[in-house]
Amino acid sequence: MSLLAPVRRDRVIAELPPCFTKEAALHSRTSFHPKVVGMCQAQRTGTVGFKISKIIVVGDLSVGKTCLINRFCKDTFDKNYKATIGVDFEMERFEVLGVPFSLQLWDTAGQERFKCIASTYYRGAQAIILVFDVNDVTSLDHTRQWLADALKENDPAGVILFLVGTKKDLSSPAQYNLIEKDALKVAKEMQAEYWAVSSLTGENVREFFFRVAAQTFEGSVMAELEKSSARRIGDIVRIASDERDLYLTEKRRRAKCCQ
Ligand SMILES: Nc1nc2c(ncn2[C@@H]2O[C@H](COP(=O)(O)OP(=O)(O)OP(=O)(O)O)[C@@H](O)[C@H]2O)c(=O)[nH]1
Ligand SMILES: [Mg+2]
Repeated sequence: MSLLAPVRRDRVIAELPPCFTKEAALHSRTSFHPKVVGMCQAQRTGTVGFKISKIIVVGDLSVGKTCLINRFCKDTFDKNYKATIGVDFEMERFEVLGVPFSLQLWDTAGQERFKCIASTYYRGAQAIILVFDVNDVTSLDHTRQWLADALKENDPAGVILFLVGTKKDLSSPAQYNLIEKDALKVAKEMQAEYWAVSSLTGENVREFFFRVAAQTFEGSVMAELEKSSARRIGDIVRIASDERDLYLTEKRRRAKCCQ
């Protein structure tokens, strides 16, 4: 029996949410990986339904990390800037392809003086969200350094990356198009999926976090699949080595009786 409240109906993901732009997406599939669907249908997702996936949100001060999380988790927006001191986190529960799935969203401080506290929480992330302000090209340049710092604490091959431009409401279409070109370059270079959002209007916020949840879920199920195939290969090796031992024992036995 689960003591947890049921997942909110608006946190149920039954289809793979679409990417923001095909130019910088993690992959070109329009639906969940068939292996992932198969594992979910067969209820073979192992520990995925019990685990909490850690997502870290990093980027320069005042780019809008806290507002982005608050818009999604609490549907609120605060126009006054209150710097995050160290870190903060929010939990979000989803149901993906019928499997419960939880995200822990770690909101870190962008201010230099709090950076060393925040960086102690980077370890063990399944996804890294790199945030910049679409009206501030320097904050986009700085995402490279934020990524380098976050990867010092994580296995680069094991994390999913998202590059997110915020405050889209403050830029004109012409200004936005200019920075988008640069952002797409950075996203491709990092192998990150690119998104542009506004926490003030809510534009693309829900779509973005649904994509984060879905991609992280896929990653977790695929990792579970790899683990179970590794176990099967391990069993074959163990059986083979047991057989070899048996053979050796038999040979030794025969050698003994012929002495
Ligand atoms: N117009 C507009 N303003 C935004 C948006 N997102 C954030 N802001 C404003 O930008 C300021 C900084 O937002 P925060 O979310 O606190 O920034 P942060 O990245 O968490 O900053 P640190 O905690 O210091 O790292 C606040 O005044 C917000 O109201 C947005 O999408 N549109
Ligand atoms: Mg903050």
